[in-house]
Amino acid sequence: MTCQQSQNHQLRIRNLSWHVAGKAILEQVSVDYHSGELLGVIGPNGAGKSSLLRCIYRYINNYQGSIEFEGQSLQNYSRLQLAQRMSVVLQHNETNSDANVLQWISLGRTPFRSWRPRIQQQEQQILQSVTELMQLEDLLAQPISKLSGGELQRCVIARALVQQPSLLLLDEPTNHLDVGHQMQIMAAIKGLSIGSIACIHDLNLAAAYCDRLLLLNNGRVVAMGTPAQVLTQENLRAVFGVHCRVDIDATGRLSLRYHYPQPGEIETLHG
Ligand SMILES: Nc1ncnc2c1ncn2[C@@H]1O[C@H](COP(=O)(O)OP(=O)(O)OP(=O)(O)O)[C@@H](O)[C@H]1O
Repeated sequence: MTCQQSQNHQLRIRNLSWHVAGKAILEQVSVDYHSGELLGVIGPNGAGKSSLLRCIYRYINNYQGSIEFEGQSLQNYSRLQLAQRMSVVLQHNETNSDANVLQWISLGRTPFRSWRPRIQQQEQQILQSVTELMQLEDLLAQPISKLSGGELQRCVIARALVQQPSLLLLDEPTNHLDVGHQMQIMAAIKGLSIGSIACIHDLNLAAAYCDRLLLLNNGRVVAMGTPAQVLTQENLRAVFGVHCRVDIDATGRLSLRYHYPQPGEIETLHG
């Protein structure tokens, strides 16, 4: 999906601050999120990435500032209305359910459940296309509790997709995935007809798939823009304390080549 250049702001965040026990976890964060784009949220551990997502899916409510979603304040949505528009993939997923993969993924349809046959048929089609997209066809009869970490992660994303949200929020969607599945998942997310906001640690993966990046540090926005605008040597050194070369090929694709410090070099890098 390409970033729509219109002023179609699905999400408008203004001066969002969230403080806990006097500590600023998020401070004056303002973001315009365009409908349909894949926005990567990057930043070091503790930067506030998950907290930002939690405010958007209303797990955190006691923030200052405003969040507008599809033209109205987030606070005006009922839980059910929100569940019908937004779905969330969290960082840590464990399940001890007795359900098999198909049964478990179909739980994503809960906000829309109906026993009318026509709707049930539509559900079957949604489930089939999502399980194909996530390459889960061979696992559908397996107990969900017996899957590997990576297989479970693909199921978690599938369950979020069968919810057919207009906005998908993902906290580290490629956790536990091997390099091939990381690429497959990111390509699948980018290919969706809906927009997504994803916290991502792997900066090369973020550069390869995201339309825009939001770089946070200490709860504040450091930069927001295209991968080339955000992933500069200066930003990477200042925020992550790493040295790297930023290469941009003829097609405009950006890749980072890190200098991996050896014992004794760490202090020099942060100096
Ligand atoms: N409920 C809470 N109470 C107190 N402090 C919190 C709470 N939630 C988050 N924090 C703190 O806020 C900071 C940001 O946490 P957050 O999980 O948003 O960071 P993150 O950028 O997602 O980090 P990571 O990359 O490690 O997942 C951390 O210092 C964390 O300890």
